[in-house]
Amino acid sequence: MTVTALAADTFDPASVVTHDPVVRVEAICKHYGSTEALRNIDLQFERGKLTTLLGPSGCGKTTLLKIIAGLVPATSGQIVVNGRAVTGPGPERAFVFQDFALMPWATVLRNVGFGLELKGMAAAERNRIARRYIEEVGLQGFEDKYPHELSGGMRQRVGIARAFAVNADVLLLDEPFSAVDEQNRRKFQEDLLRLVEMERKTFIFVTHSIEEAVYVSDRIVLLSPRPGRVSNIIDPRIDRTANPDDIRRDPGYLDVVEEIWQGLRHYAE
Ligand SMILES: Nc1ncnc2c1ncn2[C@@H]1O[C@H](COP(=O)(O)OP(=O)(O)OP(=O)(O)O)[C@@H](O)[C@H]1O
Repeated sequence: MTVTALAADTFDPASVVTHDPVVRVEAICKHYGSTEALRNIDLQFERGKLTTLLGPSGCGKTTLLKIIAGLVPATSGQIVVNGRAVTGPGPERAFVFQDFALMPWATVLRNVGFGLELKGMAAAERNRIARRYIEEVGLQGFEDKYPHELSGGMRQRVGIARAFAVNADVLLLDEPFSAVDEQNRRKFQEDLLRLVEMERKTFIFVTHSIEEAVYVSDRIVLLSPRPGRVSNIIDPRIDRTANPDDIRRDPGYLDVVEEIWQGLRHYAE
């Protein structure tokens, strides 16, 4: 297994340019009143790859994800998805919220199929698709349960299945595993890698965990403290066919974790 990373603070800005960008972030700036959250962000995201946004608390990770989603307007700059400028939310982008955002009155089946219901898809067809993704995330047998009958980890799986069911090109995941215990988190990370492999979509992921970022990412974008700017881009080239426990023990993996930690430690509170 080889794990390689660019040296900290020496990344080549040209490396943000990819061959087949599905999402282009162009000169994005964001102010909330007098708070400058993001400054001049340029990034590109490819199909079939998972990119993680990592950086100190308050550096604008969630803001950037929401701007890409079209949920928050940028102050300047633009987001281009599949060649079209984003003006709001769209069906080619699905957002997985930190708090799952499930409908408490609806069953797992209805929650997972909700995006398709909004599109006006007939019940038989949307239930067929919803069941497929319920199975994919390991929740078969729970179709008729309600969110309050599920653990936090299971609710998160419902949120992920819902995002996949709408067949969006771009999956935006805002700390999706933060509310689950360590054991479940590792299982999710493995599930996520499997979905990235199978689905060939563009994944943009926010996490606070350096280990998680190195484990799941094709590319890690490090943001500086507020105002968030791109401070480094790291490509941890991990052999995903290796056993997960072996990956986590591999000196190359541990070196990348250490390098990122050294870059971020002086921002830690
Ligand atoms: N709706 C808002 N109104 C005003 N300020 C906001 C709003 N949303 C975010 N901010 C501010 O913008 C900055 C970036 O916030 P954001 O949540 O995007 O950062 P983050 O990197 O995701 O943070 P964390 O790692 O703590 O989740 C912070 O200073 C935050 O207080």
